[in-house]
Amino acid sequence: MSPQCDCCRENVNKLNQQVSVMRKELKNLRQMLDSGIRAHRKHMTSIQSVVSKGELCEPGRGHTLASPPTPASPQAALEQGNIQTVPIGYISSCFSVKNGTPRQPTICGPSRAELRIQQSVFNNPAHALVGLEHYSHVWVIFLFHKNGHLSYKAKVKPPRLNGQRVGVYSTRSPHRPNALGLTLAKLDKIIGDTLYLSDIDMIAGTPVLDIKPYIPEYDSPFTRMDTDSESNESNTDKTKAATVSGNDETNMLSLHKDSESDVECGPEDGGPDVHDFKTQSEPDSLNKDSSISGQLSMPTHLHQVLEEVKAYVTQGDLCQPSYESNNELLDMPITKPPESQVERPCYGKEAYSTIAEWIREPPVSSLEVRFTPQAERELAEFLPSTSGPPETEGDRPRFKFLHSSEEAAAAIRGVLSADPRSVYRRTRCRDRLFFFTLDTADITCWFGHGFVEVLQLRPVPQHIVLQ
Ligand SMILES: C[S@@+](CC[C@H](N)C(=O)[O-])C[C@H]1O[C@@H](n2cnc3c(N)ncnc32)[C@H](O)[C@@H]1O
Repeated sequence: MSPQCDCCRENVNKLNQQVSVMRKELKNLRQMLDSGIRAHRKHMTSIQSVVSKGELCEPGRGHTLASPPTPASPQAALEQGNIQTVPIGYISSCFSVKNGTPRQPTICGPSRAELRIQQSVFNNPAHALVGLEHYSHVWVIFLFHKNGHLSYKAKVKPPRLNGQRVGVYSTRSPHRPNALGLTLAKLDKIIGDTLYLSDIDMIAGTPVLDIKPYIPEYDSPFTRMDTDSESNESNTDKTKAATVSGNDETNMLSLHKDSESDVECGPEDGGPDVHDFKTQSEPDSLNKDSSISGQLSMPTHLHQVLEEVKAYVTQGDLCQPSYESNNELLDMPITKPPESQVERPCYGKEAYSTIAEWIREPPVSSLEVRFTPQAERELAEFLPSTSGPPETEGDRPRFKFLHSSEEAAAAIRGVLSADPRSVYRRTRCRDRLFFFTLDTADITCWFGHGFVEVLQLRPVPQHIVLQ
């Protein structure tokens, strides 16, 4: 119904005009809002890609691995290899900073740590550890969270190669695209939701993403029975450099002995998978199931290997000697060599592993470690760790993780003999003093030619708390 008088009509017209102006404004506002939302989405996508490519998240906030923008559903993300990880716990360890932390766990035996599984991951974290007490060692998968702004290169200079470059994937360098570390740690005990570890190379506060039991039958080629004969043949080819001798039981055992001695010299970057038999034979407080320990499976395995060797030797099915070894025995005309003289038959089903030569024989030699009498006295002052406070007894300092001053001395020797200095510092700097912290001790030492001397051990000031 339209208004009758002119004055009302005019008012209605004015109102209609105002309504149409307001409609236009509303439309503009909507457009602005839409473009704002689009810009915000774009911004978020670019942040996600920066996070996944570079900066690491704060501990506890999760970490995005791999770079494509996160797809909508977790399922799709997983299928694209793009997952949101949440640490299952954080390492408490006797190493507070990177400087002076062993480069591999095996070079510093008694280095100790604790890992408490977070309640935020499981309602009852202790349940997740049930059964793990049967294992002597665990793989720890963690983030190098102190890499700073994540930068990586295709080639790196491992400290033990003294400046030579190799591909990042042929090393255990922390500086790699996905900043993931892998350490084989000794599992000393489990109490409730906490794992007590030793032989570690992680600093305090390291976010742990996963742990898995170490199972030599799966993880070590020395105990594994591969069935894929092609891969075994190529393994055998690669083994030319590894001068492993013999196919009888005695020689197989000496193969393991070699691996043990590698542990003694502390391989830096190829370590974890070569020291299983030594550690398994150590007495341990754990209630271990011998049927799964690998120790008892050894004779069975050897027996099978022996049977195979016998079968092949009987068939005369050996490799051409010239491809296999320089060994004189193998340069004999290939008839049927006496069983006891067979060097390295190219039969299937036995697995080998080879490592780069520089791991065993690096261009940098290990250093002799000395303590001044003063440093020895100061070390002896430290009391062993206890399960609770106090950290001092009278005036005497106390270790938080280490069980004795002998253990501390062994750890110091392990760290220093491998020369923890960077190649740059080692070769270019005149300063020969070096400081590092182990557990609750601040350690001062200096490097000479072929040796390093510990000068001083002082308690870490009380206000600096170890995690
Ligand atoms: C060479 S890496 C080897 C780590 C592991 N065993 C591996 O092979 O992946 C060990 C070094 O990483 C450094 N490191 C340890 N924990 C770290 C962390 N949370 N963030 C960054 N660097 C760390 C220490 O300097 C230590 O000497």
